[in-house]
Amino acid sequence: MTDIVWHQHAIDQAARAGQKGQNPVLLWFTGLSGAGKSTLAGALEHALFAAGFHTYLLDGDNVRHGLCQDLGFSAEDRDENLRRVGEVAKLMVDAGLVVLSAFISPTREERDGIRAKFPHGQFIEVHVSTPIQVCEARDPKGLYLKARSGEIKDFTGISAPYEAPLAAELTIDTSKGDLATQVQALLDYLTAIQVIGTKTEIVDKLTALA
Ligand SMILES: Nc1ncnc2c1ncn2[C@@H]1O[C@H](COP(=O)(O)OS(=O)(=O)O)[C@@H](OP(=O)(O)O)[C@H]1O
Ligand SMILES: Nc1ncnc2c1ncn2[C@@H]1O[C@H](COP(=O)(O)OP(=O)(O)O)[C@@H](O)[C@H]1O
Repeated sequence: MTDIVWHQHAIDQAARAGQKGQNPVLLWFTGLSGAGKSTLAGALEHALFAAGFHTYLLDGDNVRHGLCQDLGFSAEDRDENLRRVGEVAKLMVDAGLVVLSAFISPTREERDGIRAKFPHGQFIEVHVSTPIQVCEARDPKGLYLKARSGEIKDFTGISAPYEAPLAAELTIDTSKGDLATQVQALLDYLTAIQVIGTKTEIVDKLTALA
């Protein structure tokens, strides 16, 4: 029979991250509906996952149908939506994961509140700064049309505010350049801050994928 050794101390973030061979971070994508948050965060997650990173992407699809299904789009409900997402992301980072999130997150106060939960350097704000005219022209779900007609109330950028970040770590306008170049800019940033780069084989794989 295997001896079970009982340790009094909790397993900490460094131990969990070390077991996975990575530095955990939260990449927080913010921007208007249709700006390209989900597309960019999804493409980056695929690149990281394929290279062997342990990742998780939080977005409206997996959060607003479960954890936050009781919430709508009033300012109070968005605050609560993002507070819960921030707490979940904190637990996931604590578990040693590279976490990505894609929410409009319209106010600086909400985003800065989440940033404050993390040590310096572990919260990376990515402003997806695609102009509203481009987002409205894309209108993939027809929501801007409904917002303009008044069918949807409190729509970000039309009838509810969006406060652009003042000092995001990265700013990407998806109306310029292509997706591969934008993902490469994110990978370059992660390399520069040493989230990527502890294992040369991972760097080689990412270079091959780019
Ligand atoms: N009133 C209103 N305003 C803005 N967006 C609305 C609204 N109603 C529904 N939707 C759809 O919900 C998505 C935004 O949800 P989020 O959880 O990202 O928003 S928030 O951070 O809590 O503001 C957003 O998804 P994305 O288009 O992917 O950003 C919309 O499709
Ligand atoms: N990097 C990109 N380059 C060009 N078009 C993009 C890019 N990302 C997204 N799009 C277009 O914008 C639309 C909205 O993208 P999406 O990722 O769903 O935005 P968000 O999650 O911010 O609402 C997509 O359907 C696609 O047509």
